[in-house]
Amino acid sequence: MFEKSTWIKLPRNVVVGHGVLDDLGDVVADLSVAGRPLVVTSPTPNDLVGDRVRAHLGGDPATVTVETAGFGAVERVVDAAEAESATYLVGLGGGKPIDTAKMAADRLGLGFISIPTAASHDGIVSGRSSIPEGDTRHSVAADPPLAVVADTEVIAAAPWELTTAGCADIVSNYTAVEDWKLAHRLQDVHYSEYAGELARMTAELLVESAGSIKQGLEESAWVVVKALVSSGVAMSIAGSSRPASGAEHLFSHRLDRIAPDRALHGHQVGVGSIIVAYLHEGEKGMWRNIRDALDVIGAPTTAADLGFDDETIIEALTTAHRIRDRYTILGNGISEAAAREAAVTTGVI
Ligand SMILES: NC(=O)c1ccc[n+]([C@@H]2O[C@H](COP(=O)([O-])OP(=O)(O)OC[C@H]3O[C@@H](n4cnc5c(N)ncnc54)[C@H](O)[C@@H]3O)[C@@H](O)[C@H]2O)c1
Ligand SMILES: O=P(O)(O)OC[C@@H](O)CO
Ligand SMILES: [Zn+2]
Repeated sequence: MFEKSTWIKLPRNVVVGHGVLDDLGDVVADLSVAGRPLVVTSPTPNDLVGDRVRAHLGGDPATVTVETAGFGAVERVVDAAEAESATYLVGLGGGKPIDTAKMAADRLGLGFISIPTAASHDGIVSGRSSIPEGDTRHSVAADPPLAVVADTEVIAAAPWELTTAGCADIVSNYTAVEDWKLAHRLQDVHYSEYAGELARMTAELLVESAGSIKQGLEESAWVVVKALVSSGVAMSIAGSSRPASGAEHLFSHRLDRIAPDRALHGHQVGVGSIIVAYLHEGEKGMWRNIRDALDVIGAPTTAADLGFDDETIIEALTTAHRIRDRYTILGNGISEAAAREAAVTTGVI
């Protein structure tokens, strides 16, 4: 008898476009979330649109500002939500406040609305929170947002590097899916063809349109947000971040431990993806296409672009496998010589 079952949790409303922040009241009404919201944000997004968001939400929302992601920040939000008798949460900003709000909402059993102010990462839609703790990083299952409100006017006005980071986070799906397939073949890890193909196709479409993704064009913000949504949906179908997170993410998480906040998440995974594609397929593989697409978009392709010295890149590559129990091309660790050869050949160092 067939007894498999799965829950694919997705947002109810994804509202993308010019000025849609002003539709927030309608979105809240459509969701039937009543009562008092708590806004979870970080300083810059709060300065930019915090008042506008609070005005549209109504109900005199309280605000918590988080500067670093982590279980401590989640606890602070949980405490504030209880103290303020909040009935739903709103994550406003980049990946850190959105991840924190998502996980706190899950802990509290409350709904959550995602309002990205930058197209910098694919967690805006996903049902995962990526939370660092000590030397490891947890990819925690959480309910996805009830709604996503992505105002392309706000997102297009954000620093261009945030958009290029989002592009690189999507491009990295290439190597994430290769790692997932490898883990399926070698470790019998469950692989979802739908989630894998959706993630890979999203990366492919972005690489194909790399030349038309340009600073100052709101259309570009639109293209990138749609791709981030698609990538987040792939994670929801998979029930894990596997379609969008492989060895290139382990490498980035390791860099975060070595030098927190030196470079953007998306930029680090993009450079990681160049090296990981080389490790998978060698000289003739996809790594040049990945590097060229990142280059055309204006995302970093070298250690120097990221602000890291060569030895830090080697250290991150040789220790990245310890970040979490996720089988990738890095296996139980690659040698320093192999790491150096891949980083040098791809021009990363
Ligand atoms: N849950 C997931 O599936 C998932 C996916 C990808 C990334 N992430 C996580 O998200 C985080 C990375 O996201 P991030 O790079 O957005 O980090 P972030 O939240 O720190 O934002 C980066 C910077 O952009 C600024 N910013 C945001 N919007 C702006 C705007 N409109 N104008 C000017 N500045 C603006 C922020 O103030 C911050 O300084 C990491 O912690 C990563 O692990 C999670
Ligand atoms: O599970 P992690 O590795 O944090 O990945 C989530 C996200 O960054 C994928 O783009
Ligand atoms: Zn990512």
